[in-house]
Amino acid sequence: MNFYFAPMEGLTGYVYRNAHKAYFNHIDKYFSPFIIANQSARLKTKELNDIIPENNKDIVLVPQLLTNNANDFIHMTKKVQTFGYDEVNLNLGCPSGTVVSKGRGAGFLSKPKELDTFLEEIFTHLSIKISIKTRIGKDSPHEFYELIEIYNKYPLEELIIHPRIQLDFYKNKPNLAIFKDALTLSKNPVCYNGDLFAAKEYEAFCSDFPDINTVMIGRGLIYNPGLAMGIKTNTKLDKNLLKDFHHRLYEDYQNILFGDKNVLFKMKEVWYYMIESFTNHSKYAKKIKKAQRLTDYDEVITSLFAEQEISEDR
Ligand SMILES: Cc1cc2nc3c(=O)[nH]c(=O)nc-3n(C[C@H](O)[C@H](O)[C@H](O)COP(=O)(O)O)c2cc1C
Repeated sequence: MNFYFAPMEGLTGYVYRNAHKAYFNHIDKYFSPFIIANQSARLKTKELNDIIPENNKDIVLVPQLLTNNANDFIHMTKKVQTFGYDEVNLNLGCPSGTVVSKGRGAGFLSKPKELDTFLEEIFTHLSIKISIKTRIGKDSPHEFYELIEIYNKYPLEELIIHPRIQLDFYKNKPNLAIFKDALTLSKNPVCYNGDLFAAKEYEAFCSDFPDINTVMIGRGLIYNPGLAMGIKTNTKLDKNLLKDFHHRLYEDYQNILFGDKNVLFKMKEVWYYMIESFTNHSKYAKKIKKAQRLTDYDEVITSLFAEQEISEDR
């Protein structure tokens, strides 16, 4: 099985990816959080830092672009190619209101004709590998049957399917019935993404879809950064390894961010998920959330690692 680390805005930037790669490895491809492709093909400092090769040494990274404008996609892709990348990913899944209202991300799915023209344009003008990360529709899962016919017209590097509609955001369950049809209908290689939170869910998914050879995992890897490693090596998450990973991440954020507040903001986002990997975690979760200074934070993290264990299901 190939394991891809899903792009997660605010969480899986280069600092996180480097720490993850150093301690857990076993990820075949990381995807960058989306970059908005604009007319000038100019990257914001944050976006540039996220994808420049010196910040992604030894990491297989696919930059992800968000736009519904073919020229902007083409210009930004050419810019990204100058850094040596040979694949870009198109975001057709972002459900956020501000993105969807501009007809981007999952919003683009409700304009199949425009989407087709967009793909025609980009495949005509670019020679790089292009993969797509898509939801199955904007308002209804049945939109997928028209979408797959469009995707089938183009030689995608991969079609990554998160089988929810935009309206679901991250609620409800992934629609595995539509995903099953997608596997039969797609002429392009398919990667599955959605709700693989622990080895148990992964195993159930594999027994339902034995032919799948690539999965993308997002939240499951933030809950347990060792999820892919654990599945591949049949091991449980090791508390000391998690501690080392945490300390590296924390230190790296302190080195690049200014002030306690910014560092804490980043660490709290990670802990929102990662705390679930510990036994009796509620009181620690509350203290982490409340921490205003690094000293408060250090205190709760020290006691968490000293007093609690990794939960049974990790
Ligand atoms: C906080 C957050 C940020 C996300 N950012 C992105 C993004 O930048 N690009 C993208 O394609 N998907 C993004 N996603 C969606 C994830 O990549 C993934 O498709 C989704 O979480 C479902 O997979 P999972 O169940 O394994 O987490 C984001 C999801 C979350 C929760």
